[in-house]
Amino acid sequence: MRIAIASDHAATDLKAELRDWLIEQGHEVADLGPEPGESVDYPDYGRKLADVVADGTAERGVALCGSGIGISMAVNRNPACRCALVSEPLSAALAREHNDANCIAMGARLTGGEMARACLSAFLETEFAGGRHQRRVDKLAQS
Ligand SMILES: O=C(CO)[C@H](O)[C@H](O)[C@H](O)COP(=O)(O)O
Repeated sequence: MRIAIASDHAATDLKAELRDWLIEQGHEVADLGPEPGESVDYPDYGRKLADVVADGTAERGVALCGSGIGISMAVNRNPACRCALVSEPLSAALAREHNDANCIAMGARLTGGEMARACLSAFLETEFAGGRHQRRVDKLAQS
């Protein structure tokens, strides 16, 4: 799968860990930055991530910041993105099954690497259920 990943300065270590792990799993990964060391603003990187998901360059987006809150808000400013902030795998699976989420957000200061990988696995492996959920997702696009 084509996956883009972006963070702010609070999550560059987790970003590198998840990027390398995704590549090991056979995914094509675009790391949109930032490099470690610079203090950056999550809206800038959330926008970059949203842009490549919205134009189809990436099929899925992974958004990381200290809490995951700010960057998830930034990604969700783009109407083509449905970004779910999660901290455990059931929510990650439900975000796909019920919400057809195309982006996942996590907080590097709150969620460790092992849990983040479990969330990401659930997010990537779960299919959208469609049916009644499709109607609701369609309404999100209209609001
Ligand atoms: O956006 C956030 C909170 O909603 C993220 O956690 C940021 O990473 C955090 O605000 C960055 O804080 P810092 O004190 O500038 O490192």
